[in-house]
Amino acid sequence: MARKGLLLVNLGTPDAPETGPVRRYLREFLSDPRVLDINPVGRWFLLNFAILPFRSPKSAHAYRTIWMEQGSPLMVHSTALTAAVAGRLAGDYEVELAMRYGNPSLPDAVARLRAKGVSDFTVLPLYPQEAASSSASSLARTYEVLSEPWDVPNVRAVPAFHSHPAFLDAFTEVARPVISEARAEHVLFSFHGVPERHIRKSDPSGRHCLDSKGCCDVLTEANRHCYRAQCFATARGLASKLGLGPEGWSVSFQSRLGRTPWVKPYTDVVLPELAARGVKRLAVMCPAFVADCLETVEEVAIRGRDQFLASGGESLTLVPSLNSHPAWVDAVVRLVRESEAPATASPVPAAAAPEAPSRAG
Ligand SMILES: C=CC1=C(C)c2cc3[nH]c(cc4nc(cc5[nH]c(cc1n2)c(C)c5CCC(=O)O)C(CCC(=O)O)=C4C)c(C)c3C=C
Ligand SMILES: [Fe+2]
Ligand SMILES: [Fe+2]
Repeated sequence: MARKGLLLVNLGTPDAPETGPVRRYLREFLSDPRVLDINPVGRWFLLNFAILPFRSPKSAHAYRTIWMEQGSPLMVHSTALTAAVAGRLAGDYEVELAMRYGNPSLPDAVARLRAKGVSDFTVLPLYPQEAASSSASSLARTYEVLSEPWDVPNVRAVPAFHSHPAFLDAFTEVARPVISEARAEHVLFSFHGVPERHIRKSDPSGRHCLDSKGCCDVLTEANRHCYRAQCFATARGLASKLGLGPEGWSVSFQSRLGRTPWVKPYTDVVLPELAARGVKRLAVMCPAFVADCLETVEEVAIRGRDQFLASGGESLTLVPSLNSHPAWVDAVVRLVRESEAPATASPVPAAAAPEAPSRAG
């Protein structure tokens, strides 16, 4: 029997909160044509003369504000999740964590699985919603690495889980006590943004996404791969499970980079608007991330809170991410199990198969 391997793939994070390691990480990340989708020469100039020299020291400083004793939060939580999932799937799957950029690299993680005899791979991109710059890039690189040898193994990808009940239930379980303790009057679901151009490029019809005001308000066959529509679907699912009324929640998009338009509304525009509307106690959930990271702990819980308080709000509480919460470990195990192909007939022709003992005995 082929040995099974599970690759949990997240985005990646620098090895240390210093300018050099952050610069190396950003160079790899932003050289990806699915992230900065401009012509290669333009990308090289933009990276080397406009982005890396200024962003690397600034981001290194931001990472220092959130760095944990054991490392970057994204790495610490992803490692803990991997250990817990490996424990649950022991004897059935070998489990490895891989990062799309930085360490542990995809080639190293795949090599470790191969060394354990794995020839049947399941890949779980750790992003609830699909975006070219996250899940598609992670899958494309995984397929590339897995198909380097002469023989290509069996590979299965776990689909995006933006509306999966196990994911929504796990986040609800994490969020409910936090929202209640904070006595939050409103919950903001703040998702990582992407450039609008990326949304249009992912729309096979070329005429659906972002063409009309409510185009992402329902998830249909036509827009089922739209990142923004999947984010709204996640927010609706969580709001419903948390019992929030229509005025009790809203959606925004954070972390934009550059001057081109990104998906709206922007978190740093919505935060002062909520304060101006009279919201005093705000809870923020970031359900595009399954682990706390720079974008949740620094961008939302530090900078977002400062902005909300300066605009007249009284408290901003970040709902922690799923990290390695037991309900999330259960959900990951369920996602993997559900992705397993249904049992099929043996590929070995009956005549060539070793003789089976007769049932009648
Ligand atoms: C949730 C999935 C993510 C999508 C989609 C995504 C798109 C995207 N990101 C950038 C630029 C940056 N993102 C950065 C950090 C970062 N991004 C994600 C996830 C998605 N990004 C995560 C989990 C993290 C945190 C990593 C960590 O170490 O904690 C950064 C680096 C930090 C910084 O300097 O701000 C950049 C840059 C673009 C351009 C993009 C889509 C085109
Ligand atoms: Fe990002
Ligand atoms: Fe859309």
